Order: sequence, then C-alpha cells, then structure tokens
Amino acid sequence: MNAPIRIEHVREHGGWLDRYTHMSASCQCAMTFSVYLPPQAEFGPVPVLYWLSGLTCTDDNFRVKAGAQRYAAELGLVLVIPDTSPRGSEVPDDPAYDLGQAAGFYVDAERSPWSTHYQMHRYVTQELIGLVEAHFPVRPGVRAISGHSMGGHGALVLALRNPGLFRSASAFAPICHPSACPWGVKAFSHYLGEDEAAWRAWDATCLIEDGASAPPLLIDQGTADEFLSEQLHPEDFSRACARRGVPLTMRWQADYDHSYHFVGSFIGEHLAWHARALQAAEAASGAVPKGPVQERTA
Ligand SMILES: N[C@@H](CCC(=O)N[C@@H](CSC=O)C(=O)NCC(=O)O)C(=O)O
Repeated sequence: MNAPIRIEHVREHGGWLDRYTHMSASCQCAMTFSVYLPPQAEFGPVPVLYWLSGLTCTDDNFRVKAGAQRYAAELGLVLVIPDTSPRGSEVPDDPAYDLGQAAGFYVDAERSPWSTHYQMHRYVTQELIGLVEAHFPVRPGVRAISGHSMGGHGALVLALRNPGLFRSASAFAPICHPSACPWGVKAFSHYLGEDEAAWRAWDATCLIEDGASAPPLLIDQGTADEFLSEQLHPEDFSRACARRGVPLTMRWQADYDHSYHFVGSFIGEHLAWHARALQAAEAASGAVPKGPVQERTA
C-alpha cells in the first residue's frame, strides 16, 4: 500500500490538521482526505473517529465549520475526514447536487456508469481504514464513526453493515430511511438499480428491521431542520430500533436547523460520547480487534 502524500500541514490546538492525496484502488481515482492529529498523538497511538460529510461537501466543510478539532485535542482523538465521493474529469457526474460527485452516498455502486468509481463504502471501510492504520498514530481497531445528513446515513450504514468495525456510531440529522425519501430513492436507483429489495442492505432503518447488530448509537436531530419531514425520517429508525431492542440515544434539539451551526453546537458532546464509548469498549475487551477487511455480506 502506497503512503498517502501530504499536501497541507496546519498547526491547530496544539496538534496538526493535515490533508493528503492518494490513488484509490477502490474508487480508481485520486482521493483526498484530511486528518487531525491531536497533541497526544505525538506520544503514541490514540483512538480515531471517522467523519462522513453530507451532500455538496468535500473534506473541507467539516474541518472549517464544525469546530471539532478543539474537542479532539482535549480528548486525544484523531479525526479522519474523507471526501464524499470520487472526483475528477474521468469520474461520471450529474448536474444536480444530489447525484454524482459530492453525492456518493457511501454505497458500492452496482450500475453503469457509476460502478467503476463510486465505491465509497469499500473505500472507507477497507482502503482508508487500512491506510490510516498503516501510516498514522492510531490504536488499531479503536475506531468510531460519525457524520451529517448523507454522511449520517453513511455512518449508520457503515456501522450496521460491518459489525465490530466501529465501536460507536453517531449522526447529525441523518438520512435515516433513504429508500423512503427523494434523495435516497434517486441515488439508490442510479447507483444500485431499480430492484428496491437490494436497497435494504444500504438503508439504516431496513438494516435494523432485518436484524443487524449495532454498536452504541447516538443521533441528534434539530426540530427546525428544513429537510426533516421530506428527507430524514428519524422516527422510522427510532421505531425500528425500539422494535428490535437496539439501544439508541435519540435527542431532539429544539429550534436547530440542518446546517453546520447545528453540527458545531453539539460536536463536542458527540466526540466526548465517542471517547467514553471507545474507552469502555477497550476496557471491556482484551480481544484482538477486527480488521477493516471483515465485512457483513448483504
Ligand atoms: N440544496 C442545498 C443542499 C445542500 C446541503 O444542504 N448540504 C448539506 C448537507 S445535506 C445532506 O447531505 C451540507 O452539509 N452543506 C455544506 C455546508 O457547508 O453547509 C444546496 O445545494 O445548497
């Protein structure tokens, strides 16, 4: 595995905010990601949190808008922030903001012309985790995941499809039931095809209904979110979790919208929650953690 090439190096909160590029075998194009290394990482490996961003984002939105690095520095967490899709002139795109580049939906596409490059699930769960654990000061297997909107859907689905890969998962205003909302139906029709039965393996609500096991889950949802009623359906996910006995901390945040003002207001609480969950999971298990190649078969 080739080492990623560092293209930015910025001092922040006593640590370093870096950006890297590398050739991705999964996505068959150059991919960019950011990493925040807290001060504690100078002295040895620390736990890591993967952040997945939403529609229209690159790795930049989270790192400049959420204010997470200050909390990561306090808690001793590495942050890994991938891009939201494959990129480049050779990568198929669509003029709409909710399909194609910046709208990868964290699935492994099965349909032409998308399937050659749009392998974001495999990219994050196998290639990126493998690369991070080979080249950065992270404790192998001590991983959490979080994300916003399309990235919240990604965080839930990656955790549910890959038991043991992440020890905790959280989301801000996630697209909880993509098979039942316009954003998800459009993306899944293009990336996965018209057979809706195949969508269930990429839909957090359906995965819970179909018996997936889950790490500790936390969701924050703003009550003034402009996308809430049409696109997000957190009540479907809550109901499925309740029916299947899956523990979920679902918090309704009065008057918050869908933006990074909302994410930034609660990111510190999410990172602290993950840090506690990672510590508890590490204390509870002496077992060798699972590697990135182990994946739930759909
Ligand atoms: N029509 C809007 C939609 C874009 C948008 O709101 N994107 C959100 C994520 S929505 C679900 O994934 C976002 O994170 N935007 C970036 C930001 O920095 O706020 C539009 O095109 O503007």
